Amino acid sequence: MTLNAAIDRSLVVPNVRLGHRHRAVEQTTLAGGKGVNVARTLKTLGQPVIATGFAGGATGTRIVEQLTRDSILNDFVRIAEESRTNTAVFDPTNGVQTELNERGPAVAPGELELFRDKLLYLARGADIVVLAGSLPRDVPDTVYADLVRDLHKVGVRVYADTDGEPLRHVLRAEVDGVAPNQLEAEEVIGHEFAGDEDRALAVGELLDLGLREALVTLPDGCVAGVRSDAGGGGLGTATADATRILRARIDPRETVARIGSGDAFLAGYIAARYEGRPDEDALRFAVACGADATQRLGAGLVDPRQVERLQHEVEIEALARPDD
Ligand SMILES: O=P(O)(O)OC[C@@]1(O)O[C@H](CO)[C@@H](O)[C@@H]1O
Repeated sequence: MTLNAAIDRSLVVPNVRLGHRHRAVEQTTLAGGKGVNVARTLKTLGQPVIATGFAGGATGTRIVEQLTRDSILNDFVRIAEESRTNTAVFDPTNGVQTELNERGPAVAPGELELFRDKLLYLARGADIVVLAGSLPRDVPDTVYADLVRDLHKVGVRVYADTDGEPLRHVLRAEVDGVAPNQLEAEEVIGHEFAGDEDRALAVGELLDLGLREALVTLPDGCVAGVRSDAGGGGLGTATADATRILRARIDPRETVARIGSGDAFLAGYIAARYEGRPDEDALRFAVACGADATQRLGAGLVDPRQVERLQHEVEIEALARPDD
């Protein structure tokens, strides 16, 4: 689910200098926004998925048409204002990535209500819902939290990938899982993490709020806090309450672009959980998806054969939960 869907333009521009004119040497244009990217990866991995959210104006039509062209099932609410276009610039000379994201359209209360009805209808045929990305204008910061409560009533598992206030609210609504990057996690926890010990402490704190899975993504993998009933035995089966904290690591590689690698990571994790794979396997698969996504220009693009190969390169280590 992507409330603030976008057309993503990705440009490769060598030697970027602020205040200068540049020529792109390569470019791609894809339907985007974090939930759209998650859907693209899931589709590529052969998992059943429907992308939903808001689409407005000519840009919204383009988002829907691109998804349909790529055979990604979609069901968006059409809105009056125009969907956004985001631009990411990659400088291959130093690996620096710069993102310029528009705020997005204003959404009227009636449009939000229509969306809520649609989501709850679609959720009746789903096991897992992913709420991802920033919010468009005029949508309250509590929207993800409200939707989590609604979705729990229909019995689906909900993951959220967002930041700032919407993340704070969704944590209080006992969302099942979150996957912030380190910066987003530091912001919500309230201090910087110096290393894995701090990250372990942070995912422990997130689990204490009632989450089943807290995944802090890192350039070389992730630190994951997982309750013992989070996966493995199928969705929502066991009730035991033990938690594990795991560090998954892959050797860093040269990247083409990092945009959307966190979305590919989350899609890989969800695909593995949907198949009932245990903690370590799910994390290996997720990190492999995230790493493979950095080898391509365009968010959410993975090659399943490469993912298969890369997952054997992921090392997993159990971390102790530090005393708080
Ligand atoms: O502005 P948001 O919603 O936080 O992020 C949107 C975005 O930058 O994230 C994706 C990559 O993760 C891109 O497809 C998209 O343009």
